[in-house]
Amino acid sequence: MDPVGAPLLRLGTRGSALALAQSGMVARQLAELAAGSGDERVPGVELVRIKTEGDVNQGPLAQIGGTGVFVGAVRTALADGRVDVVVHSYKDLPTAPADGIVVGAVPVREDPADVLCARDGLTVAGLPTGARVGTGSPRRSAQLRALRPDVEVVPVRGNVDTRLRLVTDGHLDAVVLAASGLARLDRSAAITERLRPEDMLPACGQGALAVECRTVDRQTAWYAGALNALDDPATRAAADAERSLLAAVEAGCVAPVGAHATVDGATLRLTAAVFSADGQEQVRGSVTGPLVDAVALGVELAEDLLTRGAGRLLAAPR
Ligand SMILES: NCc1[nH]cc(CCC(=O)O)c1CC(=O)O
Repeated sequence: MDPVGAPLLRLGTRGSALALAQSGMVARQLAELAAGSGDERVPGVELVRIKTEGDVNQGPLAQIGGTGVFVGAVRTALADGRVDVVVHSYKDLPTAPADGIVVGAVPVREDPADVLCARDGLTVAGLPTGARVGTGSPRRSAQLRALRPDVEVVPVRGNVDTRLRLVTDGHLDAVVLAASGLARLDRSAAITERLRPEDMLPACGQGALAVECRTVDRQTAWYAGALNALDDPATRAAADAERSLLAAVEAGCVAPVGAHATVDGATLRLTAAVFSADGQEQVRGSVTGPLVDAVALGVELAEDLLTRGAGRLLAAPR
Protein backbone atom coordinates (compact mmCIF):
# COMPACT_ATOMS: atom_id res chain seq x y z
CA MET A 1 0.00 0.00 0.00
CA ASP A 2 1.23 3.49 -0.73
CA PRO A 3 0.73 6.35 1.75
CA VAL A 4 -2.80 7.24 0.53
CA GLY A 5 -3.96 3.63 0.66
CA ALA A 6 -4.00 2.81 -3.04
CA PRO A 7 -2.42 -0.51 -3.95
CA LEU A 8 1.12 -0.50 -5.25
CA LEU A 9 1.80 -2.70 -8.23
CA ARG A 10 5.07 -4.47 -7.51
CA LEU A 11 7.07 -5.01 -10.70
CA GLY A 12 10.00 -7.38 -10.37
CA THR A 13 13.12 -6.69 -12.40
CA ARG A 14 16.70 -7.73 -12.74
CA GLY A 15 19.23 -5.04 -12.00
CA SER A 16 20.94 -4.88 -15.42
CA ALA A 17 20.74 -1.61 -17.32
CA LEU A 18 18.62 -3.20 -20.06
CA ALA A 19 16.25 -4.87 -17.59
CA LEU A 20 15.85 -1.61 -15.67
CA ALA A 21 15.18 0.35 -18.87
CA GLN A 22 12.56 -2.17 -20.02
CA SER A 23 10.92 -2.47 -16.62
CA GLY A 24 10.88 1.30 -16.21
CA MET A 25 9.08 1.71 -19.54
CA VAL A 26 6.48 -0.91 -18.65
CA ALA A 27 6.06 0.56 -15.17
CA ARG A 28 5.29 4.01 -16.59
CA GLN A 29 2.88 2.58 -19.17
CA LEU A 30 1.07 0.46 -16.59
CA ALA A 31 0.73 3.38 -14.19
CA GLU A 32 -0.70 5.58 -16.96
CA LEU A 33 -3.06 2.89 -18.23
CA ALA A 34 -4.29 2.04 -14.75
CA ALA A 35 -4.88 5.73 -14.06
CA GLY A 36 -6.64 6.19 -17.42
CA SER A 37 -8.89 3.17 -16.92
CA GLY A 38 -11.21 5.24 -14.74
CA ASP A 39 -10.13 3.40 -11.63
CA GLU A 40 -10.30 5.78 -8.66
CA ARG A 41 -7.25 4.19 -7.10
CA VAL A 42 -4.35 5.67 -9.01
CA PRO A 43 -1.64 3.15 -8.35
CA GLY A 44 2.01 3.64 -7.98
CA VAL A 45 4.25 1.08 -9.55
CA GLU A 46 7.12 -0.05 -7.42
CA LEU A 47 10.21 -1.61 -9.03
CA VAL A 48 11.53 -4.51 -6.99
CA ARG A 49 15.07 -5.62 -7.86
CA ILE A 50 15.75 -9.34 -8.04
CA LYS A 51 19.29 -10.67 -8.15
CA THR A 52 19.87 -13.74 -10.31
CA GLU A 53 22.73 -16.21 -10.64
CA GLY A 54 23.37 -14.95 -14.15
CA ASP A 55 24.14 -11.50 -12.75
CA VAL A 56 26.50 -12.84 -10.10
CA ASN A 57 28.33 -15.51 -12.11
CA GLN A 58 30.00 -14.12 -15.23
CA GLY A 59 31.01 -17.53 -16.63
CA PRO A 60 29.87 -18.68 -20.08
CA LEU A 61 26.08 -18.75 -20.14
CA ALA A 62 25.96 -22.28 -21.54
CA GLN A 63 27.84 -23.55 -18.46
CA ILE A 64 25.58 -21.95 -15.87
CA GLY A 65 22.31 -23.05 -17.45
CA GLY A 66 21.68 -20.70 -20.37
CA THR A 67 19.52 -17.58 -20.31
CA GLY A 68 17.08 -19.54 -18.13
CA VAL A 69 19.18 -18.55 -15.10
CA PHE A 70 17.98 -14.96 -15.49
CA VAL A 71 14.36 -15.97 -15.87
CA GLY A 72 14.17 -18.49 -13.03
CA ALA A 73 14.81 -16.15 -10.11
CA VAL A 74 12.42 -13.51 -11.44
CA ARG A 75 9.66 -16.08 -11.96
CA THR A 76 10.20 -17.50 -8.48
CA ALA A 77 9.62 -14.03 -7.00
CA LEU A 78 6.37 -13.83 -9.00
CA ALA A 79 5.17 -17.31 -8.02
CA ASP A 80 6.04 -16.61 -4.35
CA GLY A 81 3.93 -13.44 -4.37
CA ARG A 82 6.84 -11.10 -3.69
CA VAL A 83 5.98 -9.20 -6.88
CA ASP A 84 2.84 -8.92 -9.08
CA VAL A 85 4.30 -8.68 -12.58
CA VAL A 86 7.69 -9.25 -14.17
CA VAL A 87 9.08 -8.08 -17.49
CA HIS A 88 11.25 -10.26 -19.73
CA SER A 89 12.88 -9.80 -23.10
CA TYR A 90 10.65 -12.24 -24.92
CA LYS A 91 13.58 -13.82 -26.72
CA ASP A 92 15.17 -14.80 -23.39
CA LEU A 93 12.04 -16.61 -22.18
CA PRO A 94 12.17 -20.43 -22.45
CA THR A 95 9.37 -21.82 -24.64
CA ALA A 96 8.19 -24.27 -21.95
CA PRO A 97 5.25 -22.85 -19.96
CA ALA A 98 5.75 -22.08 -16.26
CA ASP A 99 3.28 -23.40 -13.69
CA GLY A 100 0.80 -20.78 -12.47
CA ILE A 101 2.28 -18.02 -14.64
CA VAL A 102 0.96 -16.50 -17.88
CA VAL A 103 2.02 -13.76 -20.24
CA GLY A 104 -0.38 -11.04 -19.11
CA ALA A 105 0.62 -8.50 -21.73
CA VAL A 106 2.83 -8.16 -24.79
CA PRO A 107 3.47 -4.47 -25.43
CA VAL A 108 4.02 -3.05 -28.93
CA ARG A 109 7.22 -4.45 -30.39
CA GLU A 110 10.38 -2.46 -31.03
CA ASP A 111 12.38 -3.04 -34.21
CA PRO A 112 13.16 -6.80 -34.14
CA ALA A 113 16.25 -6.43 -36.36
CA ASP A 114 19.87 -7.08 -35.49
CA VAL A 115 22.39 -4.34 -36.13
CA LEU A 116 26.11 -3.98 -36.65
CA CYS A 117 28.00 -1.64 -34.37
CA ALA A 118 31.40 -1.26 -36.01
CA ARG A 119 34.42 1.02 -35.79
CA ASP A 120 34.69 3.82 -38.33
CA GLY A 121 31.10 3.52 -39.55
CA LEU A 122 31.78 0.17 -41.22
CA THR A 123 29.04 -2.05 -42.66
CA VAL A 124 29.12 -5.86 -43.01
CA ALA A 125 30.10 -5.53 -46.67
CA GLY A 126 32.79 -2.98 -45.82
CA LEU A 127 34.53 -4.94 -43.06
CA PRO A 128 38.13 -5.78 -43.99
CA THR A 129 39.06 -9.42 -44.62
CA GLY A 130 39.66 -11.19 -41.32
CA ALA A 131 37.80 -8.54 -39.31
CA ARG A 132 37.03 -9.59 -35.73
CA VAL A 133 33.30 -9.45 -35.01
CA GLY A 134 31.94 -10.21 -31.55
CA THR A 135 28.79 -12.20 -30.79
CA GLY A 136 27.93 -14.95 -28.36
CA SER A 137 24.95 -16.09 -30.41
CA PRO A 138 25.25 -19.19 -32.65
CA ARG A 139 22.38 -17.74 -34.71
CA ARG A 140 24.18 -14.44 -35.38
CA SER A 141 27.48 -16.22 -35.89
CA ALA A 142 26.08 -18.60 -38.52
CA GLN A 143 24.37 -15.82 -40.48
CA LEU A 144 27.37 -13.52 -40.27
CA ARG A 145 29.58 -16.31 -41.61
CA ALA A 146 27.08 -16.89 -44.41
CA LEU A 147 27.36 -13.21 -45.39
CA ARG A 148 31.11 -12.96 -44.83
CA PRO A 149 32.89 -16.35 -44.53
CA ASP A 150 36.20 -14.49 -44.18
CA VAL A 151 35.45 -12.66 -40.93
CA GLU A 152 36.51 -14.05 -37.58
CA VAL A 153 33.62 -14.47 -35.15
CA VAL A 154 34.79 -13.81 -31.58
CA PRO A 155 32.62 -15.19 -28.74
CA VAL A 156 31.63 -12.44 -26.31
CA ARG A 157 29.36 -12.16 -23.30
CA GLY A 158 28.27 -9.37 -21.03
CA ASN A 159 25.81 -6.53 -21.15
CA VAL A 160 25.27 -4.20 -24.08
CA ASP A 161 27.67 -1.52 -22.83
CA THR A 162 30.43 -4.06 -22.22
CA ARG A 163 30.05 -5.31 -25.78
CA LEU A 164 30.06 -1.84 -27.31
CA ARG A 165 33.21 -1.04 -25.35
CA LEU A 166 35.02 -3.97 -27.01
CA VAL A 167 34.70 -1.97 -30.24
CA THR A 168 35.50 1.49 -28.88
CA ASP A 169 38.53 0.03 -27.02
CA GLY A 170 39.83 -1.48 -30.26
CA HIS A 171 39.60 -5.16 -29.22
CA LEU A 172 37.06 -5.91 -31.94
CA ASP A 173 36.14 -4.37 -35.27
CA ALA A 174 32.42 -4.78 -34.63
CA VAL A 175 29.71 -6.45 -32.57
CA VAL A 176 26.23 -7.60 -33.59
CA LEU A 177 23.43 -6.54 -31.23
CA ALA A 178 19.66 -6.17 -31.17
CA ALA A 179 18.32 -2.82 -32.40
CA SER A 180 15.70 -2.92 -29.64
CA GLY A 181 18.14 -3.21 -26.76
CA LEU A 182 20.21 -0.30 -28.05
CA ALA A 183 17.08 1.83 -28.51
CA ARG A 184 15.90 1.14 -24.98
CA LEU A 185 19.33 2.04 -23.61
CA ASP A 186 19.46 5.19 -25.77
CA ARG A 187 22.56 3.81 -27.54
CA SER A 188 21.24 3.70 -31.11
CA ALA A 189 23.94 6.18 -32.15
CA ALA A 190 26.42 3.26 -32.01
CA ILE A 191 24.63 1.49 -34.90
CA THR A 192 26.56 1.54 -38.17
CA GLU A 193 24.23 -0.77 -40.12
CA ARG A 194 20.75 -2.14 -39.60
CA LEU A 195 20.76 -5.73 -40.87
CA ARG A 196 17.66 -6.53 -42.85
CA PRO A 197 15.75 -9.53 -41.48
CA GLU A 198 16.27 -11.19 -44.91
CA ASP A 199 20.02 -11.16 -44.29
CA MET A 200 20.01 -11.74 -40.54
CA LEU A 201 16.86 -13.42 -39.25
CA PRO A 202 16.32 -12.23 -35.68
CA ALA A 203 15.89 -14.45 -32.64
CA CYS A 204 12.34 -15.62 -31.97
CA GLY A 205 10.63 -12.85 -29.99
CA GLN A 206 13.47 -10.35 -30.39
CA GLY A 207 12.34 -6.78 -29.82
CA ALA A 208 9.23 -7.86 -27.92
CA LEU A 209 8.66 -7.88 -24.17
CA ALA A 210 6.66 -10.40 -22.18
CA VAL A 211 4.91 -9.08 -19.07
CA GLU A 212 4.16 -12.10 -16.89
CA CYS A 213 1.70 -12.31 -14.03
CA ARG A 214 0.18 -15.06 -11.91
CA THR A 215 -2.51 -16.98 -13.82
CA VAL A 216 -5.04 -16.51 -11.01
CA ASP A 217 -4.65 -12.72 -11.22
CA ARG A 218 -4.89 -12.36 -15.00
CA GLN A 219 -8.65 -11.67 -15.14
CA THR A 220 -9.44 -10.50 -11.64
CA ALA A 221 -6.58 -8.48 -10.15
CA TRP A 222 -7.13 -4.73 -9.87
CA TYR A 223 -4.41 -4.22 -12.51
CA ALA A 224 -5.97 -6.68 -15.04
CA GLY A 225 -7.47 -3.79 -17.03
CA ALA A 226 -4.08 -2.13 -17.32
CA LEU A 227 -2.55 -5.39 -18.57
CA ASN A 228 -5.30 -5.68 -21.19
CA ALA A 229 -4.68 -2.13 -22.34
CA LEU A 230 -0.92 -2.72 -22.53
CA ASP A 231 -1.34 -5.81 -24.69
CA ASP A 232 -0.77 -5.43 -28.43
CA PRO A 233 -2.53 -8.32 -30.22
CA ALA A 234 -0.37 -8.01 -33.36
CA THR A 235 2.87 -8.26 -31.40
CA ARG A 236 1.47 -11.09 -29.30
CA ALA A 237 0.53 -13.04 -32.43
CA ALA A 238 3.95 -12.45 -34.02
CA ALA A 239 5.71 -13.62 -30.85
CA ASP A 240 3.37 -16.62 -30.55
CA ALA A 241 4.14 -17.69 -34.11
CA GLU A 242 7.91 -17.28 -33.74
CA ARG A 243 7.98 -19.06 -30.40
CA SER A 244 5.76 -21.96 -31.39
CA LEU A 245 8.08 -22.48 -34.35
CA LEU A 246 11.08 -22.41 -32.02
CA ALA A 247 9.52 -24.90 -29.60
CA ALA A 248 8.63 -27.30 -32.41
CA VAL A 249 12.04 -27.01 -34.08
CA GLU A 250 13.91 -27.35 -30.78
CA ALA A 251 12.19 -30.67 -30.26
CA GLY A 252 13.80 -31.87 -33.49
CA CYS A 253 17.16 -30.12 -33.63
CA VAL A 254 19.45 -27.79 -31.70
CA ALA A 255 20.93 -25.85 -34.62
CA PRO A 256 20.69 -22.03 -34.67
CA VAL A 257 17.20 -20.76 -35.52
CA GLY A 258 16.04 -17.35 -36.74
CA ALA A 259 12.49 -16.18 -37.35
CA HIS A 260 10.56 -13.06 -38.26
CA ALA A 261 6.78 -12.66 -38.26
CA THR A 262 5.03 -9.65 -39.73
CA VAL A 263 1.38 -8.75 -39.32
CA ASP A 264 -0.77 -7.05 -41.94
CA GLY A 265 -4.31 -6.56 -40.71
CA ALA A 266 -5.64 -10.01 -39.84
CA THR A 267 -2.87 -11.83 -41.74
CA LEU A 268 0.41 -13.08 -40.35
CA ARG A 269 3.47 -14.01 -42.37
CA LEU A 270 6.22 -16.01 -40.72
CA THR A 271 9.67 -16.57 -42.22
CA ALA A 272 12.21 -18.78 -40.47
CA ALA A 273 15.45 -20.61 -41.08
CA VAL A 274 17.68 -23.14 -39.39
CA PHE A 275 21.43 -22.81 -40.00
CA SER A 276 24.50 -24.96 -39.81
CA ALA A 277 26.98 -23.53 -37.32
CA ASP A 278 29.29 -22.37 -40.12
CA GLY A 279 26.41 -20.69 -41.95
CA GLN A 280 27.19 -22.58 -45.16
CA GLU A 281 23.93 -24.52 -45.08
CA GLN A 282 20.43 -23.44 -44.22
CA VAL A 283 16.84 -24.58 -44.51
CA ARG A 284 14.48 -21.62 -44.92
CA GLY A 285 10.76 -21.26 -45.41
CA SER A 286 7.71 -19.01 -45.03
CA VAL A 287 4.07 -19.48 -44.22
CA THR A 288 1.12 -17.06 -44.36
CA GLY A 289 -2.24 -17.36 -42.67
CA PRO A 290 -4.81 -15.84 -40.32
CA LEU A 291 -3.45 -13.98 -37.30
CA VAL A 292 -5.65 -16.07 -35.03
CA ASP A 293 -3.79 -19.20 -36.16
CA ALA A 294 -0.40 -17.81 -35.09
CA VAL A 295 0.60 -20.81 -32.99
CA ALA A 296 -0.47 -23.35 -35.61
CA LEU A 297 1.40 -21.42 -38.33
CA GLY A 298 4.59 -21.66 -36.29
CA VAL A 299 4.17 -25.41 -35.85
CA GLU A 300 3.36 -25.83 -39.55
CA LEU A 301 6.52 -24.01 -40.65
CA ALA A 302 8.65 -25.92 -38.11
CA GLU A 303 7.41 -29.23 -39.49
CA ASP A 304 8.14 -28.04 -43.01
CA LEU A 305 11.73 -27.08 -42.05
CA LEU A 306 12.29 -30.38 -40.23
CA THR A 307 10.90 -32.33 -43.19
CA ARG A 308 13.39 -30.56 -45.41
CA GLY A 309 16.38 -31.54 -43.26
CA ALA A 310 16.65 -28.83 -40.56
CA GLY A 311 17.52 -31.47 -37.96
CA ARG A 312 20.47 -32.70 -40.00
CA LEU A 313 22.18 -29.27 -39.82
CA LEU A 314 23.18 -30.03 -36.26
CA ALA A 315 25.77 -32.48 -37.57
CA ALA A 316 27.49 -29.88 -39.80
CA PRO A 317 31.07 -28.95 -38.79
CA ARG A 318 31.59 -25.87 -36.64
N1 LIG B 1 20.80 -11.71 -24.93
C1 LIG B 1 20.69 -10.45 -24.23
C2 LIG B 1 19.55 -9.68 -24.74
N2 LIG B 1 18.29 -10.01 -24.42
C3 LIG B 1 17.46 -9.16 -25.07
C4 LIG B 1 18.23 -8.27 -25.78
C5 LIG B 1 17.73 -7.20 -26.65
C6 LIG B 1 16.34 -6.79 -26.41
C7 LIG B 1 15.31 -7.57 -27.20
O1 LIG B 1 15.56 -8.62 -27.80
O2 LIG B 1 14.18 -7.09 -27.19
C8 LIG B 1 19.56 -8.56 -25.55
C9 LIG B 1 20.74 -7.86 -26.07
C10 LIG B 1 21.06 -8.19 -27.50
O3 LIG B 1 20.76 -9.30 -27.97
O4 LIG B 1 21.66 -7.34 -28.17
